[in-house]
Amino acid sequence: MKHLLHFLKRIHEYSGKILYINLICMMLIGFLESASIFLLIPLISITGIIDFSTTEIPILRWITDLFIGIPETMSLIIILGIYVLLMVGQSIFKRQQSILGVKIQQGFIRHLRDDTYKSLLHANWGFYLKKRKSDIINIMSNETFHVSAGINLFLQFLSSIIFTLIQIGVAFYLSYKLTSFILFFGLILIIFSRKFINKSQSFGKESYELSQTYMAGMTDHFNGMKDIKSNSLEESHMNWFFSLSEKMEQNRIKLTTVNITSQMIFKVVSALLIAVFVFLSIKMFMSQPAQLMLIMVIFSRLWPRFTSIQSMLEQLGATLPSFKALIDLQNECIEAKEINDTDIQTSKAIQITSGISCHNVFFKYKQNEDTYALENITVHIPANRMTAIVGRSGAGKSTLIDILTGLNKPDLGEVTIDHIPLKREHLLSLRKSISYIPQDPFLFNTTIRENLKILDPEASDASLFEALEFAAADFVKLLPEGLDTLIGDRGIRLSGGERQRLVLARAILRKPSILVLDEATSALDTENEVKIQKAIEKLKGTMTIIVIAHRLSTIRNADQVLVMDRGQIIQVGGYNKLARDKKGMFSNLLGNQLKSSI
Ligand SMILES: Nc1ncnc2c1ncn2[C@@H]1O[C@H](COP(=O)(O)OP(=O)(O)OP(=O)(O)O)[C@@H](O)[C@H]1O
Repeated sequence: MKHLLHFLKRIHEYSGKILYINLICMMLIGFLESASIFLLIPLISITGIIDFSTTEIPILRWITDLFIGIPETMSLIIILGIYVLLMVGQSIFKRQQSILGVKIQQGFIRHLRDDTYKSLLHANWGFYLKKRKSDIINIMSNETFHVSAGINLFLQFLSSIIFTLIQIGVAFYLSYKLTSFILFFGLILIIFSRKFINKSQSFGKESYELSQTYMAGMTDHFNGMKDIKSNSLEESHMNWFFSLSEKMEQNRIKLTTVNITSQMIFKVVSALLIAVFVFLSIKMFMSQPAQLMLIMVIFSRLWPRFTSIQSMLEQLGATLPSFKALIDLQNECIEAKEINDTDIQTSKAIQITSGISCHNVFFKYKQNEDTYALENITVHIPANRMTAIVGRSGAGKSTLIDILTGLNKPDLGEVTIDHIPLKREHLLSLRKSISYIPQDPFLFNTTIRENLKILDPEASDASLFEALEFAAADFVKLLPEGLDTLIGDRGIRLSGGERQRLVLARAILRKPSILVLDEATSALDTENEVKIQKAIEKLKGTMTIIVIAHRLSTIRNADQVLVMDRGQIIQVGGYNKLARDKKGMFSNLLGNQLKSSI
C-alpha cells in the first residue's frame, strides 16, 4: 500500500488545487444525492399511503411543514420540481468532476511518463549494462498503462468513499442506533474481504512477471527473426510462446475469478445480512417508521456501492505491483543519474588540443568478479592523430573506448582530457565532441534524411549529400526517392555496408572533434573500404580518430597502434615498427590474417 501512498503524494504535488476542487465536487454530488432522499417523506405523505411522524427529526419536520396549506397537486409539482433541480445540479457537478478526474489522471500519467523517460536518459551507461531493455519497455508501456488505470480506479474509489461517508453521515443524523446496527454488518463484510484483496495482489504480481517475460521474449524473437527463419527455429519459439500465452490466459482467468467470486459471495452475504437487518429493524425500530424507511432507502443504494468499493480495492491490489515496478525503476535511474537538464542546456562541444589519456586505469563489469576487463591501462591518445586499437576478440578494445568516452567510469585510476581529469561535469561536453560509430550502427525506422538530420537538424540537402559523398554513400543518389527513402526497422532495407556508410556520413555531419569507429568498416567490401579509408585519411589532422579494427589492412595509415590482450595494452607504436617486431602479438595477428587471406 505504501507504493500507492507514494503516488498519492505525487498526485497531490502535481495537481495541487485541482485535486481539492475534484474532492469538493465529489462532496457536492454526495450532498445533492442525500438531499433528494429527504423529498421522499413529503412525497409519500401526499400519496397518503403512510402518515409519517416527523417530530423527532428537525429537517423532516421542517420539510413536511413547508407543504402545510399547499394544495396536493401543487405540492407534488414543487417536490418533483425540486427533485429535478437537484438531479440537474448533481449531473452538472458529476460532469465537472469526471472531466477533472480525467484531467488529473491523464496529466499525472503524462508527467510520470515524461519524468521517467527523462530519468532514463539521464542515467549512466552502467545502468543499461545491468538492465534488460525489454523490462524498461514493459514498464514504460504495459505497467505505466496499469498505473494509469490504477489512478483512475483510485479516484473512483475516493469518490465512492466520499459518497458513502456522506450517506452514512445522513443515516447517522436520522438514527444513530439503526446506522450503527447496519455498520456492524458492514464491518463483518470488510474483514471478510481482505482475503480477496491479498489474492488479487498476488495474481497482479504474477501478471507483472508474465508481462515482463512476454516483452523480453518478443524483443528477442523479433530482433533475431533472421536467425529463427534461417535455422528453422520456428517450432521451439512457438512452443515457448504458446506455453507463456497459456500462463497469461490462466493468470487473467484466476484474477477475474477472484473478483467474480468475491462479488458473488459479497452479494449472498449481503442478502443474508439485509434480511437479518430488516427483520431485526422492524422488530426493534418500528417506532421510527420515517427514519427506518429513509435508512433502508439509503442502505439499499449503499450496498451495491460497498460491493463496487470491494471490487475496486481488489483491482487496485492487482495494480500495486505495477506501481512498485515504476517506483523501483525511477529510484534505480536516480541512483544511476549522471547528467541533468542544466548540463544538456549549457555544455558545449570542446576542441581537444593535447589528447586523451588513461592513467593506471582498472575496470571490471561485475564488482564481485576477480578478473578485470581492463587492467592497469596507461596510454595517451594524441589529439588530431589517428590511433588504432587492435587485439583478439574479448581483449578489451570496446571497453577501453567506453572508458575513453566516459561511458564507463574506471574503478581505479583516471582519464584526463588535455591533462584535466574527466569529471561528471565534463561528460556531456566530451560526448558532444564525439561521433561514435559502433559495430552494429543504429538507424531509426524513418527516411535517410531524418536519420542524417538527427545529429544536425539544420543541415541543408547540399551538406547532407556532401557528407554522403565523403562517406562513399553515393548509392543514396541512385535511390528513386533519394534522401526520402524509408529504410525500415534499424535500416533493414539497406545492406550492412550501406548502413555503415550512412552512419559514417551522419557522424561526419556533426564535424566532431573526436571520431570513434568501432569496427565500423567490417561490413564493407574491399572497394568501399578503400573509399572510406581515403575519406578517413582526408580527416586526419582535423580531428582525433580512434579506430578499432580487425582487418589490419585498414589501419596502415594509423599514427599509433595499441595492441591489447586480456585487458592490457601489450604493444604501442607505429604500424611498420610493430609489424617488424616478429616476437610481438601484432606481427602474429598480421601473419594470421595474411595466411587466411591467401
Ligand atoms: N556488458 C558486459 N558485461 C560483462 N562483461 C562484459 C560486458 N561487455 C564485455 N564484457 C567482457 O569484457 C571483456 C572485454 O570485452 P570487449 O567487448 O571490450 O572486447 P573486444 O576486444 O572489444 O572484443 P570484440 O573484438 O569481440 O568486440 C570480455 O571478456 C567480455 O566478455
